[in-house]
Amino acid sequence: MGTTADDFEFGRILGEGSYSTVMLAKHKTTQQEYAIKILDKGHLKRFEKLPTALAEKNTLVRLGAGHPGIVRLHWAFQDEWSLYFVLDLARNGELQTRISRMGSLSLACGRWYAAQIVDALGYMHSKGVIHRDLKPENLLLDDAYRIKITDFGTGKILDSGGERTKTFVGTAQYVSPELLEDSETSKSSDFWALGCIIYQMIAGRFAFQGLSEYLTWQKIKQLDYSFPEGFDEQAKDLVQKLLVRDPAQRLGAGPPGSGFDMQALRAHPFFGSINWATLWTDPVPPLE
Ligand SMILES: NC(=O)c1nn(CC2CCNCC2)c2c1CCc1cnc(N=C3C=CCC=C3)nc1-2
Repeated sequence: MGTTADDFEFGRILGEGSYSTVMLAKHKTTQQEYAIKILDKGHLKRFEKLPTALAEKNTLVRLGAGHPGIVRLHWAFQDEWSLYFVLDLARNGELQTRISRMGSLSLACGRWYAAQIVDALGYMHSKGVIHRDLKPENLLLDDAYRIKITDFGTGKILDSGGERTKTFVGTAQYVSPELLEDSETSKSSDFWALGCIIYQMIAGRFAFQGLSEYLTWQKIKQLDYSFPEGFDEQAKDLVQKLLVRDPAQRLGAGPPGSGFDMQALRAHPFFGSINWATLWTDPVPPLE
């Protein structure tokens, strides 16, 4: 008999989505703690979201145990009422919470997290997966405060061409212009979100924020943003190379048809002091 819900003691609720509840859980025999995402089958069927749930599982399976910066799926099982995805627990919650609490992160910390996101994105994209809703709420922090990208419910496995997929609109402040012009997402949509996240970690506020979602979208389409006084020059150069309207021109997008070129991102001077080989084993710089 495979793993079942009875093998776990369930704890507090970590998060709730429209079709899922994520709970803290401890495996009874190993005492290991996990985050278990529980999806109600009735709900999924009624809203025809079963394919989405299975796509998320396939995305997680494809990503496997492959990268320290991506939440790993340990088991998936079901009972009469629900689907269960047993995932890594990221004990220290959302990066968003730390940015809100600190106002903004220190440059060293912002740089470190940006490098971890770039590294994890490189792995994800190498597996033909785009996230499409990257934002600080989905960037969790593990016991050692390392980044863990989560919530692939909006992720997409690109077809064999590895280039384009149909439209999905992410969260207003991080959504890319091509998504708003109803064209197609590509790996480059994640690079746009990366630019917004780097800006936010260092500036302590959104790059694009209107008084309504519609006005935010207008600002994005018009590339209407500016840097606060004292914003690090190298970080500014990197953000300016990511917040580019044409997806193919964004740093990391690589020559057309190549899919992406993470080396171009890694080689940016902003990451000059990063040792990519020890990025996941060295301690994270102090937050303030
Ligand atoms: N949707 C998910 O897949 C998911 N949702 N959560 C909790 C959300 C709370 C709101 N912001 C986004 C994440 C998780 C996961 C994956 C797996 C996962 C692993 N660890 C945690 N840990 C948390 C610890 C403290 C507070 C919130 C989450 N959370 C999750």
